[in-house]
Amino acid sequence: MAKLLKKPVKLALIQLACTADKAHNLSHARNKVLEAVKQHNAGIVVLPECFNSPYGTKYFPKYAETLLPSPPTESQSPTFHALSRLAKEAKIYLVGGSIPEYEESSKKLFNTSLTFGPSGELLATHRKVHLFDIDIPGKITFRESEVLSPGNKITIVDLPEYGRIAIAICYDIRFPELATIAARKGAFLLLYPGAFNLTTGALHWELQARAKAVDNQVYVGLCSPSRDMDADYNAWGHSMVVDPNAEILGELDEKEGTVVAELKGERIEEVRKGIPIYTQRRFDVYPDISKDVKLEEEGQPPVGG
Ligand SMILES: NC(=O)CC(=O)C(=O)O
Repeated sequence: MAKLLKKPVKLALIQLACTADKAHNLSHARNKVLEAVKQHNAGIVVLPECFNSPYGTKYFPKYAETLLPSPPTESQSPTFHALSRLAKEAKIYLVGGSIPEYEESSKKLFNTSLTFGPSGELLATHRKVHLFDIDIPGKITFRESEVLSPGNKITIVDLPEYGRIAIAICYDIRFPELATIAARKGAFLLLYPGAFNLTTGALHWELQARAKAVDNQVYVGLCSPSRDMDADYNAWGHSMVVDPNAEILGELDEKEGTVVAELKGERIEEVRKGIPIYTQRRFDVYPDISKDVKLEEEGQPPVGG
């Protein structure tokens, strides 16, 4: 039986109070991450979507940093360097939420997540693939596409000590294909820095987290900024960790805080053994999906199979 998660790991999601002061956000994030590592011995730590700026289309150009060519200089991206130093100092895998990115060559803006390893090395970059364009009359209208461009890849990262994780951003969670492909490629954990709001959060935040977990029988972590009712955009909060059986291992309310949960490979195996959808898939009935994500191409035998 293949081990998706090589050894237990503590996952910490930092539900940060994000302000309009970027320097403060960076030092505050550092304090909270170091606290989570010291108090809980967390090995993987996640920050929220747009953790270094307010969330809103009018803020993205102002707060954007240049990440390419990589590595950027300190003045091009203070956040890149702050996250890299922090991952190294704490000796952790750090999923740096997301930040507004400006790409000079294309003159485009992206909503981008950077992941660093314990030596401070950049492991992955994910640009939000599905932009948050919604219009619910009388409730909320938001159009990221007014200023942002979408990314164009699924982001799967190998953490040598633990195994494979996948990273996507907020609205990406509504597109199950990303999660399914990542899980079929052997991810044990799907991470979504995200900022749902008071309308969609109440309806869909927990539902999405638990749906992604139960459909794919993997751990799921959703990490939000804390709620600020004085901000233009009121984040839902409720950062949570869900286990492969869709059970909530830990959840915050709307205030700043940290949720920590221990992830264990045996739990994935137990759940997949009990309800073996992993070996019961009917790719003969849905060939369009199977052709892109055959496990054999990845050298990953199905767990429990
Ligand atoms: N903010 C987002 O990207 C997504 C969101 O709030 C939602 O899907 O709801």
